[in-house]
Amino acid sequence: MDAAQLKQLVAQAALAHVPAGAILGVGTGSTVDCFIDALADNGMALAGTVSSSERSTARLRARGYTVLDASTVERLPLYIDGADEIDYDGYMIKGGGAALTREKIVADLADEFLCIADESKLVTTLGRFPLPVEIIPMAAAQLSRRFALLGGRAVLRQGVVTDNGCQILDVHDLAITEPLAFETEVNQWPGVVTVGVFARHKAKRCLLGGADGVRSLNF
Ligand SMILES: O=C[C@H](O)[C@H](O)[C@H](O)COP(=O)(O)O
Repeated sequence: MDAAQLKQLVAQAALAHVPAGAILGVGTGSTVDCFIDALADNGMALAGTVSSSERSTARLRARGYTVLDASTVERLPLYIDGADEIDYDGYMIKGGGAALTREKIVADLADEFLCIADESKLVTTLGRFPLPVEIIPMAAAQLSRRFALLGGRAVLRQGVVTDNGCQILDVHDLAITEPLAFETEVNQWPGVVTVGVFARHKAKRCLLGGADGVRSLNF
């Protein structure tokens, strides 16, 4: 099975976890695109959705789903999203699609985070995937120096402006052995909007697609 087929597989498996008639938190990315299509193709009715990006909003609306403003919703039973990496504790790196800030905001509204991914995303230690950090542009050089002190090599993602009008630094060569402490520390650096480590908003469960089908990891 190739990567596209694995995405279809986990997207399909996620349907069984969607509470009937709920307002659902919806993430961003190619796996979530498959999930949105699977929802619609299977005629799944929702009271509404809260979306984590302009990209997902457009796709949800095109498939007939109502997208609510996050500020009008107090809680969501479930948030479904992909990841760039996930470890055996449910901690993740996210933001490969530059949507990390809104993803963390919507995840924060939700009782549970369900991660959908293919098994290549499962890692022992976070950091092989360059860590996305959404930043205020004037802090780019300053923050790059801070990451260098941690052994990281920060590269400004060229030609990308986030949905929030900010920029992304991709930080290479990190080994994030303590995701909670790392997230807390980097979040405090002036100029950081959001760090792409999801430790405080980790997954409760992950549906992982592989050659043998979908396995469910609970954290
Ligand atoms: O900003 C993008 C998100 O964090 C995505 O959820 C992540 O990059 C995974 O995307 P994909 O499903 O395309 O691998």
